[in-house]
Amino acid sequence: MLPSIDFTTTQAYKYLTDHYIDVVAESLKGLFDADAKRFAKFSVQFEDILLDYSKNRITDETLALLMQLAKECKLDDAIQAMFSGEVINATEGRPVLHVALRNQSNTPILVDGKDVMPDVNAVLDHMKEFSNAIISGSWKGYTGKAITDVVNIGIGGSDLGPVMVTEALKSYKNHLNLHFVSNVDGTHIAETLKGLNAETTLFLIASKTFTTQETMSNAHSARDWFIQNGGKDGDVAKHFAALSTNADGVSKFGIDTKNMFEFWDWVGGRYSLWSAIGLSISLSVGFDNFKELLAGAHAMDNHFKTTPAEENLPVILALLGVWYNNFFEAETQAILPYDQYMHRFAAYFQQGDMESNGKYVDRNGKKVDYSTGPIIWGEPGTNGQHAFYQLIHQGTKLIPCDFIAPAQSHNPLAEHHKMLMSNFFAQTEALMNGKSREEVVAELEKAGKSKEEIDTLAPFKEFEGNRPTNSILVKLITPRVLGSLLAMYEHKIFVQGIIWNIYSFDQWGVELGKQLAGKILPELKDDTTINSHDSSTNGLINQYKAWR
Ligand SMILES: O=P(O)(O)OC[C@H]1O[C@](O)(CO)[C@@H](O)[C@@H]1O
Repeated sequence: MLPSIDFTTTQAYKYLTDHYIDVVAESLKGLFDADAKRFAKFSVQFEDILLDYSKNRITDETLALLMQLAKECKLDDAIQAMFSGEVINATEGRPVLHVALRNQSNTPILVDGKDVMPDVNAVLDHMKEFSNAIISGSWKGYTGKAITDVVNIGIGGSDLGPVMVTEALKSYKNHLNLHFVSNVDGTHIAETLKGLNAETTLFLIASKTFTTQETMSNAHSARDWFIQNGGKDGDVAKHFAALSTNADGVSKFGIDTKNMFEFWDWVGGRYSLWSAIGLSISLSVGFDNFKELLAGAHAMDNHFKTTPAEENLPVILALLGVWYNNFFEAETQAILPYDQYMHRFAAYFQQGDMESNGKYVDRNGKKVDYSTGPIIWGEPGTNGQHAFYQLIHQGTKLIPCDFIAPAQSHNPLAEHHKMLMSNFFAQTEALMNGKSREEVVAELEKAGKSKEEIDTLAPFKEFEGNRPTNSILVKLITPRVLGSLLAMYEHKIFVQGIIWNIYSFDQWGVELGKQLAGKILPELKDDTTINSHDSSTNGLINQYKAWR
């Protein structure tokens, strides 16, 4: 059982409410001027990851009060409850054990009294054997040719994680061509299949439930294409594998359960890249690199479980997020990786964070009267700079930003990486310091502008600064570092869910739309005029029918 505490009733929350008034009056620039040790004080290193959170609108007291808040919300008990396999996903009646999937130290983790580690390790062995066979070419397609192309068919957690990781680790990639099909829009699969050869293509049907409409439609279309392109029903086993918890569904679809890579209901979809859902990752970069990814996550799990809150990366990030979300009333959180390979990182955590903490009902079933999960968004730097940074610098909204960058590049071309990094450093400095009226005036004077021109232009060129950022500097994006980064954000989300007293591991909010689509689909079968909905929905459906 998770503790259930309304964090707005804690002592720490009351103190923070008063303390906020003082902090809001401070400037980050002033806080840095007043304390030469601010960076040393507000930064922490874990292996090859340095988190600098000194450019946040906090003081020693803020941090102490946020730590007190975590304590009053019984965060330690909650962490213990998750790692020990308690049923903390109460609305679905399940434990939450993605940490078991990367438990490289193999300590027993019990679900209903049974150690899950032997099953976890058996699936990892199966993934290793299968990956090696496909990569080496010893696994042959129906005409005796080796596999050249792998198509992962899945959506949400059965797509976003594998896409993001295979992109982030592209420099570790082997000769296999990876493709990902998620959207039920036929364009996605049609465009993907163009140019593929059925003799050398392997489909991975990735679905925890094996019932998801998008995935099942795409899987059926893939099988039809396979048969139309020369494959026979008996050849399906050589070209289709399933990654799922639903053995019945898999065999009904016609996939041999020997080619099924199992996982379990205690793995949430958006936390499943560590499970069999990660098979496309293992195929793309090899099993050893996949294992390194797991090892990095496991190292972060241990850090999270055993490190005092003051030094604990996920806890620090989470509490800073609460500070902005609930006291500064920030609505969003930007994730800005200065690494082209990580271009799907923010998209991945859109699901990770927003599906987890986008909830307005607390763990007592009551509607909350405070703000919960933020809107997560972001794009890689420097592209974002030329798109939306204007609003971050001079807009009316406070947008806390995580800047992430590797010190070393996998592609050290000429001066590219230095240029990229100069932007990474410059942005957080600019957001913090801003540019005062005096600086603007001096600059315009130097450029020979008249007094009148200066008076007109100066307000537009001023930056008030004081905009908070975290800098996450890593040595190099390796599988291990990436694994640790991902686990760091996962645990951040967990901590915030505990503070906000919500259930972070269910996703009932996605059901209603699915249900209604299921009701509407039969109404689209013929041209009968529809009048069973509101006038807008009826009008749209009927116009669609007129135009199709
Ligand atoms: O793996 P499945 O069962 O196909 O589900 C896909 C996705 O659908 C969701 O249930 C939401 O619609 C996600 O949580 C999940 O990642």
